[in-house]
Amino acid sequence: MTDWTDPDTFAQALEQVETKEKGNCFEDFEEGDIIEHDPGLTLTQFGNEQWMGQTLNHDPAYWRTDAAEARGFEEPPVHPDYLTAATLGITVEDLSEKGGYFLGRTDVRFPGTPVYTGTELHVESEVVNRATSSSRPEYGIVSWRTRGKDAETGEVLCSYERTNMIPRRDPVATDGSGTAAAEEDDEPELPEEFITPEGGYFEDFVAALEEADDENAAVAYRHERGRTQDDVTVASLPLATLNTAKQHHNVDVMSDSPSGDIVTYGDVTRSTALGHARSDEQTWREVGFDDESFHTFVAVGDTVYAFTRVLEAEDDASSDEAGTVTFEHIAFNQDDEPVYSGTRTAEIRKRSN
Ligand SMILES: CC(C)(COP(=O)(O)OP(=O)(O)OC[C@H]1O[C@@H](n2cnc3c(N)ncnc32)[C@H](O)[C@@H]1OP(=O)(O)O)[C@@H](O)C(=O)NCCC(=O)NCCSC(=O)C[C@H](O)C(=O)O
Repeated sequence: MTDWTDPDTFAQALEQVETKEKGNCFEDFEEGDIIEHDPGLTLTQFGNEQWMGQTLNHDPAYWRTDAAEARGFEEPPVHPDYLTAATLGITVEDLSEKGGYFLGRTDVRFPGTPVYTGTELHVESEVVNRATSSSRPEYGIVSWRTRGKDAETGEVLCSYERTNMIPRRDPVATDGSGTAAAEEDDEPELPEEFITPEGGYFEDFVAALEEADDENAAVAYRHERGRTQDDVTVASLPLATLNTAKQHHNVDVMSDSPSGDIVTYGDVTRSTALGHARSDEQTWREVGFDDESFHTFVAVGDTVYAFTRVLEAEDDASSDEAGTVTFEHIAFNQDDEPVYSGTRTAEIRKRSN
């Protein structure tokens, strides 16, 4: 009788059988398709705290009841970064498990927040755009509008539009115009002076912007903290959001990819950088995120740092205790290479209250 576990026999069998594939290719997506994602996730206190702890999001309002109540929450809520990452994680099996790159995301909003632990998440996506990549014939570029809903009430808790490169089944001929355009580099134009706000309250950002307005200056500074990526941040955190992208947990497959190794989930990279930035401000509420881009890979051993530019401040918020500030945050690695950038609008506490 044939011993199927004999290494030579098994190698032959493996060569001849079909692989039951996971995920979808570019050709499988049509504009207007609605995809109901089967996986679901209960937003637990453990999941929330594991995410926040590992990404250095240590704002007490998300950890302690008295601090939560002082900020108008009933109890420590689910952190918006964990909610965003969990909403995306659930979609990966259908949208991006095949591989490819998470390029960016915009219009990240939280219409149903605050969200409390114990909420069950049900997620759906709509294909809003599919395009040929002019630089990479083996990929297409797909954008989806995704909505993470309270499974019980149907209320939308988190919504955004995300764009990925998705492998094609059949590569196409391209004109390479994307590559040519990328080579046209503008001369960098930096201001003469960089101003750092004195503190982390709304008034500090207003004062710094006013000072910058009088001069050829920008309100821009770096944050001291860094977080070196390890097995927990690279493999465990995405799996805890049901993110099945092989980029984060299959070293065997990834050894043969451009990064040569598993890479950090984009949401871990950005949340870590945002955690560094938030540790230097008095956050009241997160409002939204736009124009997020992932510029290069982050892998085990890389360290994620953060840089902030303050764009505007407006004395208008959901509470008299805060004003609204728009930031550009740039995450960068130990070689000072930008790995993520995006704008963030957040309500920031006023000092006078
Ligand atoms: C992906 C890269 C390797 C590409 O780099 P580069 O070769 O320099 O090309 P371009 O920057 O010109 O971009 C290539 C094409 O993609 C389009 N693009 C780029 N960004 C966006 C965006 N935000 N929205 C829409 N389209 C975008 C460009 O226009 C180009 O188009 P074309 O010319 O027609 O081809 C490099 O950027 C890279 O390595 N990025 C890092 C990717 C990454 O690490 N992402 C996070 C980790 S992976 C992940 O989290 C997966 C996740 O779990 C999931 O499942 O989504």
